[in-house]
Amino acid sequence: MVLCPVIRKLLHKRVVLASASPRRQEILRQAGLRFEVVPSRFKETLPKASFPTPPAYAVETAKQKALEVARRMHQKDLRAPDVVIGADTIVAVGGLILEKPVDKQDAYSMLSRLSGKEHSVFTGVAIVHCCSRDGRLDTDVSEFYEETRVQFSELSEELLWEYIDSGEPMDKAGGYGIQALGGMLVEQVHGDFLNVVGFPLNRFCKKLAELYYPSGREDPRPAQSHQGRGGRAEDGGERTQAAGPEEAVSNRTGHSPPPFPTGLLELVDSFKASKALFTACKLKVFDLLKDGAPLKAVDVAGKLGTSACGTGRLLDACVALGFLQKTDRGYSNTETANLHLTSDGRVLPPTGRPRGMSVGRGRAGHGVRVCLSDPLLFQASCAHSEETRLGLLRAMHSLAKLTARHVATAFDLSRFASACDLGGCTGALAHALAREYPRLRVTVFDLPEVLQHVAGFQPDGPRTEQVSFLPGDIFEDSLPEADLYVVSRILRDWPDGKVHELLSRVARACKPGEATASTSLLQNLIFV
Ligand SMILES: Cc1cn([C@H]2C[C@H](O)[C@@H](COP(=O)(O)OP(=O)(O)OP(=O)(O)O)O2)c(=O)[nH]c1=O
Repeated sequence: MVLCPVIRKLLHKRVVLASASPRRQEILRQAGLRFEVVPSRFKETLPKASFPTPPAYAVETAKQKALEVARRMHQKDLRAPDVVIGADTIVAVGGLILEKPVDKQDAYSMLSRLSGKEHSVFTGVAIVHCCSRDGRLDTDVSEFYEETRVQFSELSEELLWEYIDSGEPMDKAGGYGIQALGGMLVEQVHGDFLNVVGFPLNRFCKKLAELYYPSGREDPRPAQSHQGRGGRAEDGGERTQAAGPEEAVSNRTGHSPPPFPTGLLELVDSFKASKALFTACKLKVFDLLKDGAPLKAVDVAGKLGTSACGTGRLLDACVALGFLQKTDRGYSNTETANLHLTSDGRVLPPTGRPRGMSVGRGRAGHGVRVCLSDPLLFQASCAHSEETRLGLLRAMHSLAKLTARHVATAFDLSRFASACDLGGCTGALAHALAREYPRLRVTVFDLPEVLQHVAGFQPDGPRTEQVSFLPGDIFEDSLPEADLYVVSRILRDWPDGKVHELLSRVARACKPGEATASTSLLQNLIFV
């Protein structure tokens, strides 16, 4: 989900985060940004005394980190990314700049300096827009910093050493991590908490809005001039632009550019992202990396029998999508991948491409009729092996389990004594309803060929006698009696005539005062 609309402006660009900081990666990933991680090799040794203020030092370091990555990538591929983001977090106390401690003694002297006092945490951020033309790199740097003031408690010697011995201070500016054990040392925070953790997300979004929506216009074209931008002309053919990322293009041609097809590009990108995800699932990448030590691309390729180069690209795409994480030791699953993308919990159908787009509507002619929970998917799978069909049911079950509680609690259904989940498949929603409404009896009504697999699917929580399964066809058999009919996810794939027929059957089965609840994954509607 992307709450900050301006983040969308970066979705069709190749964005690189020039930082090894797991905190920065997490913050930006949570914000919905898609990016590759290329840690900067810039040595953080700028002469501090030559900067007028501590934040000026942080901003310059952030800029140099990002530029180093832009240049390296440009030299390697002769194609720089579109945007490189660099950041640097420092702690400043009494005019002194504290970075990461070099050893325990250094951590001790930093923390004792902070004890009982207020200090400032500055994060400098540089957003570098790049453009490679004729083998030359053009860069356009936007930069800013954010300050957060942090008040420490008085820290006893014993507490200090205990904290240092935890190992937490060593990779953090000022020798503490406010987001973990270090939070216990902190009395008050004035300002953006995420800025202390390493990335001022709020200011970053505002800066992007400044760049991409000048004067508050909801227009992707950037402003004619930007505050805090610029940069030096670089040697080796690098040129920094005074113009904005896309404005640079319009200035070159002398014409105003046509409206940017953001929506179209987002669709194209989403397709690529889905392809990468489905391919990784099909190759069982997430199974391979589940709970094990991280693996390098070449080792993953060896185990999967795939090419090292292609595998590396696929794994990097999965990193950018937030399903894998990459460190010096190799690739490993993120929590999302462990939970939802391995074979046992997978929320995707077991095919190499999204199903349900290229198959026709109506009933299958293979002796197996439609699956009421997702007719097109199950229908398409009928032509395939038992294993494929089970894989589909597994995917539908996992998805239904994810959403079941939300669906069950979206309406107050406490006045009903009985419900019938038409096309209720493995009963995931039925069990959630039973859990939320202890006096509700739920009948799952679905095709026999679906229900024969139910025993193999464990609901969230214990099975309950409140839930029963009844085989039948919603178009031909009489519907079981119930106060409430749930037609979750079965209406959307039918032609209008079929939907009408189905709803008429349900309406005829309803007694006065009954209700039909219809839900889909994304929206909940209730027809009474
Ligand atoms: C003060 C503070 C800092 N930090 C972290 C944020 C940064 O990761 C780190 C400061 O070091 P930085 O040099 O800013 O960043 P880094 O070395 O982790 O990553 P890179 O240089 O590759 O971008 O300290 C916390 O996680 N919590 C805190 O409370």
